[in-house]
Amino acid sequence: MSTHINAAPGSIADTVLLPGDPLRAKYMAENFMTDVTLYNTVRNAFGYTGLYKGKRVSVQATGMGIPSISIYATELMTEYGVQNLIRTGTCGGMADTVNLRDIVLAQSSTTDSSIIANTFGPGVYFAPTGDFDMLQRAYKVAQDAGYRVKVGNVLGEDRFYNDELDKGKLADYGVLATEMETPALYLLAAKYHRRALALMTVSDQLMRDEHLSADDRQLTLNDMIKIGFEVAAQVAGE
Ligand SMILES: O=P(O)(O)O[C@H]1O[C@H](CO)[C@@H](O)[C@H]1O
Ligand SMILES: O=c1cc[nH]c(=O)[nH]1
Repeated sequence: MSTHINAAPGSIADTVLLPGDPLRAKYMAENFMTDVTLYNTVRNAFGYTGLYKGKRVSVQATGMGIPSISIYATELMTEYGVQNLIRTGTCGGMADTVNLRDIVLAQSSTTDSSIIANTFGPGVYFAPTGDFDMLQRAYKVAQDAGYRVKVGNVLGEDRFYNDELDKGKLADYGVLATEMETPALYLLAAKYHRRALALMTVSDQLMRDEHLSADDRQLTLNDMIKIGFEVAAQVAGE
């Protein structure tokens, strides 16, 4: 048991999918896995372990933002021995080429969070980077399934409502989309020598003020969730 996860030792798989929303965790467990057990209810940050195509996989809700995912990612790695962490999130498209319902694979993450400076000190700008092996597996699954997928840099920002950042300039520099957790996930995976990848469905196009409806968000997340489970099943137990 850790501070925020009340799971018995051994009840979390070595590969964990990480949605921000606890109800997405429930949805993923109930619709994609068999033989499911609920291992965590602390703060309603639901965590489940089950089977996907015969492979043991877990799903853990992380909440929103860098502080929240940092808690869950750290406890999963340090207290439960988790090796592979795959975020299954939503994001807001920034680049012109990114459209609603596209799937974005975060190769790297730019951030306005102090988490990098707090780790390495002034003058060092660590570049949080996704695991290449899981990235190329995810890309192949998406291509084979015919999903619209984009790979590149995402902004992991500290505020959802943020009119302080020049998002146009970031988009001009190739930043595809914005979300709120990936820099911490990649930084902490690097710290503990584990593998991490963030996959996200574009639920908003910020530059065009386009937004998916609540129903659309649920339905279109399925493709991204499927990629997450397929990669998880490939790397589980490796
Ligand atoms: O859909 P999730 O995984 O929560 O991700 C995105 O949605 C939340 C904001 O609405 C932030 O957590 C952001 O990163
Ligand atoms: O962080 C997020 C997530 C979805 N959409 C956004 O605009 N931002």
